[in-house]
Amino acid sequence: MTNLLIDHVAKTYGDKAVLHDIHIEVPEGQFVSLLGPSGCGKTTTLNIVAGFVAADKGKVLLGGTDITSAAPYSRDTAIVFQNYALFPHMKVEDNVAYGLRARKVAKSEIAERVREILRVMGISELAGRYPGQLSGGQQQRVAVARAVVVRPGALLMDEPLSNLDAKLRAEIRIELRALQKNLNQTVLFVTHDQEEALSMSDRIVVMNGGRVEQMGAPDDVFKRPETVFVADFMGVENIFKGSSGERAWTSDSGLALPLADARDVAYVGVRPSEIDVIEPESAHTGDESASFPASITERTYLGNSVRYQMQSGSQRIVALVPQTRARFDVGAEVSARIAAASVLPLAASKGGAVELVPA
Ligand SMILES: Nc1ncnc2c1ncn2[C@@H]1O[C@H](COP(=O)(O)OP(=O)(O)OP(=O)(O)O)[C@@H](O)[C@H]1O
Repeated sequence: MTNLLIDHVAKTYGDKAVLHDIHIEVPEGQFVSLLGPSGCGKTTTLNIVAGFVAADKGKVLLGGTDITSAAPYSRDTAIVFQNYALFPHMKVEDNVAYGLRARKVAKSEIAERVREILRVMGISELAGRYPGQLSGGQQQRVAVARAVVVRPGALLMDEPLSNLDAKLRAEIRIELRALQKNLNQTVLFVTHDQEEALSMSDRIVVMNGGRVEQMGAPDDVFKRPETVFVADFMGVENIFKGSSGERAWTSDSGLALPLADARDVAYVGVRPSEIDVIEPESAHTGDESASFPASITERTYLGNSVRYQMQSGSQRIVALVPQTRARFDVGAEVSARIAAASVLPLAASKGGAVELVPA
């Protein structure tokens, strides 16, 4: 059964269309992320599900019930915001109990459920404190506890981890995902962070300019981006524009690339980590791979790896090489080798403009 259905929703502010025909299904017990850059319409979509914003077109169904026009408080949803939004004058235990009291749950059951969720979130000792006496990470755990304790049909989360430092963010990511699986909680999660979406989600919905660009399992979206926008957003830094010739795909800048699966596409992408930087004399071009003479214009040390920026004729190429194999310096004449299997055929994007690597 589909738990949450965003059914062909559209929204316009003034004369600006911010959502065009958004259609997303969140199956029961799944963690689905809306991923995209600032302004692509993630929060507006979430707010339409929560009932804070009215859709111009389309419907929202939760557990089969049409909630499109229901008041926010009467929807079976709970929301966690980036800024925690706890009630400052209430102790942690009262913050967490709030939704249960509003839903008229019996007093003894409230006490039991609050105690249990505080234990699960590892914050039992904070029950008697006020939000102002807590760290950011502790406040966000309380906000999650407050939302989850009511066992909402859909838990909505809008960039809940963005205010936390990197280490804590990584920690809470793992906790949140474990909790969600444990409770079989349906989640719609908003983020602009691809790593966050990849590490937590069952499915990712990549949005661009108010449209769904691609939807799929994390591995799918990462390994098989379908459009220039998704590829670019997923770290495929080398995007070439060109056309299919008789034997190979050729970029407008003159690079002839073998395509594993011959297709007539306008763009191809290659992840920097898939490009080998080798001595020119070991270069070899065949059906399996192609090598291009290039000179190194920039070398950036990144710890485990080195990022090389190279120029091959008029084409800029970026490669990421494990630190132990990065033996070239700026100015070196090298060969950039690209395997056919790592060349991703890409369609043009559906939504907003995309900046391409200059040819
Ligand atoms: N109340 C409003 N009035 C007018 N325009 C709005 C309103 N709310 C959002 N917008 C516009 O709608 C577009 C989508 O905004 P939205 O907040 O949904 O994007 P987002 O992907 O969540 O980005 P961010 O991560 O920056 O919040 C933006 O261009 C924004 O300026």
